[in-house]
Amino acid sequence: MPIIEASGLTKTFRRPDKREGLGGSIAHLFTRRFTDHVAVDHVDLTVEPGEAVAYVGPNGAGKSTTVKLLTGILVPSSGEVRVAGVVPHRERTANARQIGVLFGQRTQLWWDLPVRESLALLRDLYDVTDADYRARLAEFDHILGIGELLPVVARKLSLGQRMRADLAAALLHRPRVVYLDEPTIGLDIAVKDRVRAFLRELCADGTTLMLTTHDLGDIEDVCQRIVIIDEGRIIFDGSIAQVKDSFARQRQLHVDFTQTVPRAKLAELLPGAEIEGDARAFTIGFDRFTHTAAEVMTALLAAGEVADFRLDEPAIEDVIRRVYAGDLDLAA
Ligand SMILES: Nc1ncnc2c1ncn2[C@@H]1O[C@H](COP(=O)(O)OP(=O)(O)OP(=O)(O)O)[C@@H](O)[C@H]1O
Repeated sequence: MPIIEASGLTKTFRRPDKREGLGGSIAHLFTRRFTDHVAVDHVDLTVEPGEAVAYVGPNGAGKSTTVKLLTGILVPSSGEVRVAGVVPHRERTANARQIGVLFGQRTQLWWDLPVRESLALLRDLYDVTDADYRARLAEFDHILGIGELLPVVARKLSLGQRMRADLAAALLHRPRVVYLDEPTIGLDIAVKDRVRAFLRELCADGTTLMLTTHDLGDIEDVCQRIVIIDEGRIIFDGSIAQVKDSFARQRQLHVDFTQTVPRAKLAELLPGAEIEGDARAFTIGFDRFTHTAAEVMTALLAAGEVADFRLDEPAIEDVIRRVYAGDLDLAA
């Protein structure tokens, strides 16, 4: 049974139309005009327990608004939403017990308190038993190394330290669904890796994750599924492999021969392929719908003795960038 269910979820914001300058402001007082802006437009989304979903899209696409609707911060203009059996904006307390939220740019730690005190307050707020609290602190220390951060006042933490402490704060009550907004922003590579490994473990234990991120490493490392939103509408919902398959037809094969091979010979064997390089080293760009990698390899073996080769998979980053830029036809 899905843990997140949204159907026809829509949020419209009413924005004042103000003309420029003082005159415009005064005129607005007398004749108020507004334009409705649909930030989230009939979103249908179901997420199963234990799934890690990347929710991505360009700036202003509607990611944060969707998460605010799912967390109950905003009330939908229309449509239905249910998370772990509750309607988030109606049953706020029940909802808060089931979800954890981490906003990379903001903290939920009390700024002037040592981390330990913030966590103790959250323990009391969520009725976490002492035994569970101790066990979770030990786990967070093991994976996120937060032991050394416990006596430190939140405002004195570095960004990476704060993010680790914030993750502990968001997960202390073992929420079933965790929303993460840019969870690794500003972290160095080593800490990023730790955080991503931790998120993978959470999922393996059945926690559902929804990540809004611009960091494509987070997506590839943590998520199996990617939902792309643009102008409030979901334009793709599928596996990461599917995105690559649907939108990234171009493959590149790098090959080294043991002896010189004429480029013309390769061109003859692989009509339509883009061939760069000369003598022994070549890069062959091909459309995987025109040639399979096996066909390309067979042609290369016919051209000469292959010393080494490497097939480059399209990076999800390039694929999404091209989707945003409108270069890739989503209907294809
Ligand atoms: N409170 C609000 N009042 C009016 N318009 C809003 C409000 N919140 C968001 N919007 C508008 O709704 C649209 C979607 O915004 P949202 O913050 O959901 O985008 P986003 O995908 O999270 O973008 P970003 O990547 O920049 O955070 C934008 O056009 C934004 O200006």
